[in-house]
Amino acid sequence: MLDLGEIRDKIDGIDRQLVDLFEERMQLCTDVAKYKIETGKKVLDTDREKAKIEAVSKMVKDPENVHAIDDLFSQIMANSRKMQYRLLEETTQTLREPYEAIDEIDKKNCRVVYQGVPGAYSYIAMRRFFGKDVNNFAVPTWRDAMEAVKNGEADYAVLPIENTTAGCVADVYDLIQEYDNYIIAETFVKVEHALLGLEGTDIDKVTTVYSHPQGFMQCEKFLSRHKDWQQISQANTAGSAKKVLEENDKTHVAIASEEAAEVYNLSVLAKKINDLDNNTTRFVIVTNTRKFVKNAKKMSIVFETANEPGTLYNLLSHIIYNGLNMNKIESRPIEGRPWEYRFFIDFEGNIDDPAVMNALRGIQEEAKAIKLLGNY
Ligand SMILES: C=C(O[C@@H]1C=C(C(=O)O)C=C[C@H]1O)C(=O)O
Repeated sequence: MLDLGEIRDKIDGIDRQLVDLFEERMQLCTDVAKYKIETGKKVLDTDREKAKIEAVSKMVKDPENVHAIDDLFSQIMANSRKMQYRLLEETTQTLREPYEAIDEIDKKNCRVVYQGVPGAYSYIAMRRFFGKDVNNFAVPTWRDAMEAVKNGEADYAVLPIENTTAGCVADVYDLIQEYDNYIIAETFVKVEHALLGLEGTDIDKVTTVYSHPQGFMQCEKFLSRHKDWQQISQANTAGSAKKVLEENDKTHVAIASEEAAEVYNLSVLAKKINDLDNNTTRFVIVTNTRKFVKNAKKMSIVFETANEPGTLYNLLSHIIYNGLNMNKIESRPIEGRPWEYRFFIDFEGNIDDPAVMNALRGIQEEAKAIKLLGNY
């Protein structure tokens, strides 16, 4: 029988040689990097890499090994590029565009825009983040909010970006990509619906309930105990509270936030009537300049890739290689280019961290297009 220890000794000897040769190769690649720094030549040379893969594939004796050798050399060259990007970033050839580092957002002296009406969840997010006395105004659409920030009518906009049960707010993702506005902060609001009515409403005498369709869906269990109530959909939950106030009819109630009761002078007839206890919406705060808080911990970027095998894998490898923790990926179709996608990525890190700089550099060099959406 073969001796496992003996075989492993032989493997160890080969690995020693592989490591020595790898290091020798990397040393030569640093010389290539120096040449590129001097001449301004791009790090990635796809023609050279293709030729290299073809050449090493031909050197393989056992056809069974061709695929593994291709894969191995792709990885070796990817690592060589990552090392070169680091060297380039360390020299004066950084690709980072300037930005303003601020200690914190001046929440007192600013004007904030949100989409919707007072009492809606964006309004709640805004007041919780900026304080109840914040100077603010509402607009009908998310695009209007982006425009207001772009034009400087507002310093900040508050926009819902994702919900723990419903997923991403696709339109907001697309707008953030389209506009040159930047994410400067995020805030979370737990969706907690209440049953609202005029003061003195007797639940047993209710005939009609107003809410947004999502509001009805999220309170199914509660509503199943009131099957005789007619459910009438409204454009938003806060609007249904307003309707109850205007109709001044004690048989009509609304499903909306407790804040909406405050805004529209209604009584809270039942609290937390939503089925799920952990339904939370994440909001982003955007502004029109590249301004980030100094202790920012999360990066948001968006990039486009060519629709070729392995491109997404290669781009994400820059995040993994630099030891950064990715927390989210979202893909959105690119308008006018059927079946091509943009990828929105969130990962932990600060723009001043060399690991983040190197990851961004790598993606910038190898993606079709990349945009930094914010560091917050
Ligand atoms: C080392 C170089 O840079 C990159 C890495 C390569 C490699 O490791 O062999 C090949 C081509 C380039 O994408 C080079 O241009 O030769």
